Order: sequence, then structure tokens, then C-alpha cells
Amino acid sequence: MQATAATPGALRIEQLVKEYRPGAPVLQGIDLTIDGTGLTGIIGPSGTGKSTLIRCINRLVTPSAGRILLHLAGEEVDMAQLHGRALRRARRHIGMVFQEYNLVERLTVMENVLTGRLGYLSAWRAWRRRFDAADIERALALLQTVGLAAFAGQRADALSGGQRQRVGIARALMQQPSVLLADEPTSSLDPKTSVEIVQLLREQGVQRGIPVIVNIHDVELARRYCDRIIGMTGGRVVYDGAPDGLTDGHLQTIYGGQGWLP
Ligand SMILES: Nc1ncnc2c1ncn2[C@@H]1O[C@H](COP(=O)(O)OP(=O)(O)OP(=O)(O)O)[C@@H](O)[C@H]1O
Repeated sequence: MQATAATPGALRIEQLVKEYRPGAPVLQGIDLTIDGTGLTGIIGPSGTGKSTLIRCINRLVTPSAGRILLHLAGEEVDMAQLHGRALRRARRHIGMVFQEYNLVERLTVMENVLTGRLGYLSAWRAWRRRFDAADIERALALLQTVGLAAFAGQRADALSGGQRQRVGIARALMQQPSVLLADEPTSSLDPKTSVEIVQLLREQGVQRGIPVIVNIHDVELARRYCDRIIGMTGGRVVYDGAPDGLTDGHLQTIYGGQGWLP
């Protein structure tokens, strides 16, 4: 992974804590630096705080304590401290891909991709959904990139899960993000489609020179395609390193037990 201090999307998390209920922290003081263009996979058992961590980064969840320092559009911001307009402005630069796609089902594929630009429009233009020609051209190019150019005019509800996730990725890329987050993007997909989606996320990160951070349940998929793996358990990071350094011993620490290991 390349590492320069001012890479777009370079992320430094310091002592991040999240409590949904007072006295019961889900994230217990996470320290993490993610830089460069590689694919970082976060693995760990259900309920260990992987989604909470991803959602703190783009502030879908408000942290209880700590700092989330992100290089966005030439400046460093602490996502944990932003509010109102500054938060909305920072969020434009953070692309997010969801497990259940979060598409607007009755809109076309093209319209769904264009919604990735809404954060850049004035309230009036956003309300009227008035996109300019450059946005439309960019959306078409992105549909080509994700292999869905022929589906531009179809309604989202006519697509398969894999196609929906490609639309979700094109929508996130439409933001021209400095960092791309994906919260279990393959959990609802078959194994072949899952590989294609993870490869697409990785390629796009490399081409755009931005970090891609993905929560993933499939350890083998993470091992094959991620450049770095972060293993979490009980709201803490217990492994942080290369995929080929992840041993059965680490997996026992992360998931507990060993009967499930092949
Ligand atoms: N909005 C919320 N309010 C209260 N508790 C929550 C909320 N969101 C998550 N939690 C709790 O926080 C803990 C961590 O959840 P989180 O979804 O971050 O884990 P996860 O590792 O992503 O799990 P999974 O892999 O099953 O998605 C869980 O105990 C969950 O019940």
C-alpha cells in the first residue's frame, strides 16, 4: 500500500469509542490509520462493532469519544466533531455502499446513479433533481464502468442483487469520493457475484487512488482480495496486517472456538 500523509481519504482514527447505551461501549477505543489505495477488509463476529465503526467514519453514527481525522479535498477534518453544513460538505467526499443497496426502487438505474451528485447541488436544484450535462455524462461513463450501460433506463426494482450492488457502487463513485466505505456489500450475493463486487471495489480504489474500506463476513474472500485485514472482536482491533499473516490462531482470537475452522 502506498502511504503518503496527504493522500485523499487518508484516515486516522484515535481512541474511538461508541456507546449506544451508557456504560456499554460497542467500540472500545479504536486506533487505526488507513492510507493509500489498497482494499482494507474488516472482519469479525456478528455484533462486534464493524458496521458501527464504518458508520462512525461517515457519521451515520455519532461517536461517543475519540477523533476520526480524514483528508478530504485538501484539508484534514475531524469527522467526530462536524455538524450541520460542515458535516454535509464533508460527507460528499465519503462514498458509501450498503449491504441492502439502498436504491430508490421506483427510479431508473440512471436516476439512482445521479442521486450520488445530490450533495453537490443547491437545495433548489437537488429538489428539482436538475443535473447538468457533465453529471449525466459522468453517470453514463460510470454505468459503463460497472457493466450496466444497457440498463440505464430500467427501474432499479427490475435488477438482480449483483446488478443493484453495481448501481450502488456507481452511485457512490458519482460523488467522486476521497474514500469509499462498504458495509457488508456482498452479504446478500452468491459467491461468484461477491468476488466480482469485491474486485470492482478494489479496482476502483486503485484507479482513483483512494482507500476502500469494506466490512466483510467471508474470511476467504477477504484473504484473497484485501491488501490489509483488520480483525475485530469485542469492539477492539485484535489483528491488523497482511492477509497471508492471518493464521488460524488469529481467527480463533477473532471468532472464538475452533470447531468451525476447516
Ligand atoms: N442503533 C443502535 N442502537 C443500539 N444498539 C446498536 C445500534 N446499532 C448497533 N447496536 C449494537 O451494537 C453492537 C455492534 O453492532 P454492529 O452492527 O456494529 O456489529 P457488526 O460487527 O457490524 O455486526 P454484524 O456483522 O452482525 O452486522 C451490537 O450489539 C448491536 O446490537
